[in-house]
Amino acid sequence: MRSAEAAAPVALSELMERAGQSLAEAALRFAGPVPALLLCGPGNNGGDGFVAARYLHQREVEVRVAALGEAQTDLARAARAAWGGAIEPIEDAAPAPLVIDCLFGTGLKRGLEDAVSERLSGLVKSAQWAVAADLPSGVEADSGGLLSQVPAFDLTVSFGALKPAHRLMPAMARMGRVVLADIGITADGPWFEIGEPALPPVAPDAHKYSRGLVHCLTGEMPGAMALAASAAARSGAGYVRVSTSAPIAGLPRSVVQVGDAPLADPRIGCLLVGPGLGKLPQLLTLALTSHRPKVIDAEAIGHVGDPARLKGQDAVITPHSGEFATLFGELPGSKAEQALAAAAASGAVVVYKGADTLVAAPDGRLGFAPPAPAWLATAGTGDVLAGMIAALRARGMPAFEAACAGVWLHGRAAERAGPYMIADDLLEWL
Ligand SMILES: NC(=O)C1=CN([C@@H]2O[C@H](COP(=O)(O)OP(=O)(O)OC[C@H]3O[C@@H](n4cnc5c(N)ncnc54)[C@H](O)[C@@H]3O)[C@@H](O)[C@H]2O)[C@@H](O)CC1
Ligand SMILES: Nc1ncnc2c1ncn2[C@@H]1O[C@H](COP(=O)(O)OP(=O)(O)O)[C@@H](O)[C@H]1O
Ligand SMILES: [K+]
Repeated sequence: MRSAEAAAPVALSELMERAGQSLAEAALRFAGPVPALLLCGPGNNGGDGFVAARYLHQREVEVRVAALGEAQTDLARAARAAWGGAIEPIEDAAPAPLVIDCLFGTGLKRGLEDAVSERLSGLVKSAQWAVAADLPSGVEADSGGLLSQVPAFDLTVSFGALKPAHRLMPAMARMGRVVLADIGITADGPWFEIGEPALPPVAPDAHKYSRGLVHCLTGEMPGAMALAASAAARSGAGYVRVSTSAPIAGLPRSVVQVGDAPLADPRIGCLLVGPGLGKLPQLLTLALTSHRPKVIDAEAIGHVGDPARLKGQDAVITPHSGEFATLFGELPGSKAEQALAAAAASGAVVVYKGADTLVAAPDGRLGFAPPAPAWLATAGTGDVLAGMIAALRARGMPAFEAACAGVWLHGRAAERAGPYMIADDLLEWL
C-alpha cells in the first residue's frame, strides 16, 4: 500500500481527501446521522479523521473532534487546519453515540499508552456505534497481532487494499464488518484476498476420466474418508475411487470401493490421503511413491516427518495449527510468514487452516480466505475441504488455484448450511 501510494498518479492530499470522505460516507450509512466523535491521532490516520469530520459537518451531522497531540505530518496538519472547528484534548472528550477511531492506522509502531487505550476502550464501549478508520488502533497491520488492548468495533473502513490484519486473528475478530473504500489506487502483489473461483467448465466431449479421477487411500477411521470422498464427488470429479480393505458405509453409490489399485495409474488426477488415516504411516509412504498430484491431510501430515520429503511431490497439504506445528515446528513471524516459510520448506502448497485460513505457495503467493462462519469449527469439516481440493485438482486446476478455490467454496457452503450444521450437512451445499 505504501509503494502504491508513492506511485499514485494523484497527490497524496487527494488520497487523504478520498479516504476521509469514504470514511464519513460509510459511517453515516452505517450509523445514520447521529452525533459523532472523531478521535484523531498524530499521523495520516488522524488526517483521515479531520477530513471525515469536515464531510460529516457538511452533511449536517453534529460532530466533535478530539485529538491526541499535534499533527506530525504535513498532510495531517493541512487536514487539521481545513477542519477549522473546535478540537478537544482526548482526555476530556465526552462520549458520543458514534465514535470514529482515527488514532493510528498502518503507522502504529508500538502499543498505545495505557491511558490512551483505556480512553479509547471506554469511549467505544459507551458508544452505540464504533467505527475504525483503516484499522482499530492497537492492531499491528502486518501480523494481525494486538499491540495494546483493542475494543470490539462494529465497522472498519479500509482504504485502497485490505491489510493482512483485516484477515488475520486475533485482529479480525475486533473489526466488525470490514469495508474497503476505493480511493483510486490498488496494491498489486503476491498477497491477496481469495475471491470467487473460475471453475473449469465441463467439456462437451468429457468422459469420467477426463473430468478427473480422485483416488482415496482409506485408513483406520473410514467415516472421515466417507466425508472426504463424498465431498470430492460433489465437487465435480468425474470419478471417485476409494481403496479399502472393508466396505465403507455412508458413501454415495457412485463412489467406487476397490481393494488395491495401482497408484501409478496415469488416469489418477489426484490422490487423497489422510482423512481417517490413523496410525498407518505406510499409506503415506505408498502415496509418496506415486508421481500423481496429491492432497495430504489430517494424520498423514503428522507422518511426513521431514518437510523436505514433500519436495517434488506436487502436493497440497491442509494442516490445522496442531498439524502445522507437528510438521514444521514453531516457526517465527506472523501466521502469513509461517505459512510461506512452510511452503518454501516443503515445496508444497500449504493450506494453513483456522478461523483465518491462508493458502501459501512455494513461489511466494499467499491467499487470505475471506471470513468464514465460526460454525465450521466442528469435526469433519476439514475432511470435506480436503475432498473438495482433491476434486478441483483432479479437474485440472493447478495446486495453488485448486486450494484457493476449495477454501473459498467451503466457506460459502458453510454460510448456506447455517449455524449448527455438521460436516455431513456441508455436503448438501457444495
Ligand atoms: N492507504 C492509503 O492509501 C492511504 C492511507 N491513509 C491513512 O494513513 C494511515 C497511515 O498514516 P501514517 O503512516 O501517518 O501512520 P499513523 O497515522 O497510523 O500513525 C503514525 C504516527 O504515530 C506515531 N506512533 C506510532 N505508534 C505510536 C504509539 N503507540 N503511540 C504514539 N505515537 C505513535 C508515529 O511515530 C507516527 O507519527 C493509514 O492507516 C490510513 O488511515 C490516507 O490518509 C490516505 C490514503
Ligand atoms: N472459528 C472458525 N471460523 C471459521 N472457520 C473455521 C473455524 N474453526 C475451524 N474452521 C475451519 O473448519 C475446518 C476444520 O478443519 P479441521 O480442523 O481439519 O477439522 P477435522 O479434522 O475435524 O475435519 C477448517 O477448514 C477450518 O479452516
Ligand atoms: K484507526
